[in-house]
Amino acid sequence: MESSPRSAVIIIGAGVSGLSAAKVLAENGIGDLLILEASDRIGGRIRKEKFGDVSVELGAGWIAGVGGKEPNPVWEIAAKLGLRTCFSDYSNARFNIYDRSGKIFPSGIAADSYKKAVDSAIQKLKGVESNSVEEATNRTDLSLTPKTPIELAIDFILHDFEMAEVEPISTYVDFGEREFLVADERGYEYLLYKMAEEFLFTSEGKILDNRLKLNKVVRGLQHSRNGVTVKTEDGCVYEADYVILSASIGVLQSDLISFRPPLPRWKTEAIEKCDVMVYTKIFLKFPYKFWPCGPGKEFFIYAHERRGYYTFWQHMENAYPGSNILVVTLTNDESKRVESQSDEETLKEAMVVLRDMFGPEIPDATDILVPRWWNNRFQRCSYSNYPMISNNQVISDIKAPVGRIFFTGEHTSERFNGYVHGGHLAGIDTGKTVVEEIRKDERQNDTQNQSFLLEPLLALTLTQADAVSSLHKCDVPTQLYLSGKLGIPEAIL
Ligand SMILES: Cc1cc2nc3c(=O)[nH]c(=O)nc-3n(C[C@H](O)[C@H](O)[C@H](O)COP(=O)(O)OP(=O)(O)OC[C@H]3O[C@@H](n4cnc5c(N)ncnc54)[C@H](O)[C@@H]3O)c2cc1C
Repeated sequence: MESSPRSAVIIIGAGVSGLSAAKVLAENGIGDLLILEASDRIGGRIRKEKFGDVSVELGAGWIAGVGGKEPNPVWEIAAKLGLRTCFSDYSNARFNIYDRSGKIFPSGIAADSYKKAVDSAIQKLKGVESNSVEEATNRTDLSLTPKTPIELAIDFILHDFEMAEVEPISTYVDFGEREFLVADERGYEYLLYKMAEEFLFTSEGKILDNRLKLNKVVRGLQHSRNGVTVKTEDGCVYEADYVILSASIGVLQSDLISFRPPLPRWKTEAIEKCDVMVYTKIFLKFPYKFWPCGPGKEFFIYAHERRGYYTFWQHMENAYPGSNILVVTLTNDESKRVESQSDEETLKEAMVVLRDMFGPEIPDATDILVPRWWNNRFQRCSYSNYPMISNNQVISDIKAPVGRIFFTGEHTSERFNGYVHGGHLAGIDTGKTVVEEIRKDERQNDTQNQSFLLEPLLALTLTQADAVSSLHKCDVPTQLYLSGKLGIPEAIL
């Protein structure tokens, strides 16, 4: 059984937030930290995989929030590292809406429908009455009459809102609204390896085992005023003064980690109130490309009566020319449905959809990749999804510490939940808070030591000479006392 010395801080999870917190601690001289990661890698929801001849991003793919007044720190790190990216504007998708017979909506109508649908959907999501949207979205006779373009567009918008993290738009403007797709063989995760290299890896690139332990699934946290005991699935026990827990909101809602004493009610209620979003990118490889390319054609939409049914498509020609890869994104129920079936079934469904759009003669896909974020017990979601007009109290309760356990992760970011930069900033914030706590403890210990030393002094009425000689016996530099730093009353000295 492994037993490690007590750490100042244990960080649970090596995603962007956990690593950002660790970096802050290390930079502030708290070297006595240990990261326990459940999986066999660092990165969490930032993950690349080889597919065909290129690297595809199973999790985060875009650096979002770029081009505004304030620099997005993730964009800055990416630029410094020379991470290859390409501008990607999915709002163009509204001009490329295919119906089931492969007809593309005339762009004028599609654009007009889109605008109306966005306005109405925003009204609806804000809780403002909007009869036309109510009518359109609550229709029950779908099988009888086909949906009109406006109804299909509304479906798309609602799907789009779910996909793009429903976040108050006003908080988004600081960093800007441009989005860049990571198109680098080293993957988005390269950013994390570089961020962690100074404190997690040796100069030969080997993991520092006293700092990071992989395949350590934390199952129990026992906490008291004095510290936290962390138990892992393989029976190991670790002790720390503080814990930073960066597991996703989906994990917090599951029973993977138990707390003793249990988390207070305000905390569990806040955790339950946060919706989780499941978002799945399915990658399909083809022998050649049969879809339109060129400006404004990167994204296209399949308008189907069933909302979210293989709706949102993207080709990867801009990122990797000649890769012949299409990506289709699914959300929530559709994601869960697809995760639970075989990849062969998913491939068949996707091919029917593509043949609706592009005709029967298109070639079969030669390969498929279906990530499973929902069924991954270390994730149980793609990201947090607070309601449009979110209750700040919920977010601050999710973030608030319980005793010596501090919570971090994208879901604790008030301004950028759901994003990589949200996770990064949350980690920095939590790291700084824990550094402050440690400093407070140090000051308190100093004061306690001081009163421990002072007690005998105060009990006896000493002359200055006696006091000094008594201090010498305690092995404390007399200088410190005489300079008054520890607050010995003048009268004694
Ligand atoms: C499909 C998808 C697409 C996305 N697209 C974008 C995008 O384009 N742009 C963008 O900005 N963001 C995007 N995101 C969101 C972004 O990936 C996340 O917001 C961010 O990576 C979350 O980082 P984190 O550190 O909070 O959590 P995570 O990355 O999940 O890190 C938490 C870590 O904790 C570990 N862990 C969990 N439980 C335990 C346990 N019991 N014991 C030990 N370790 C544990 C996990 O294995 C994980 O490594 C996307 C996410 C997904 C899934």
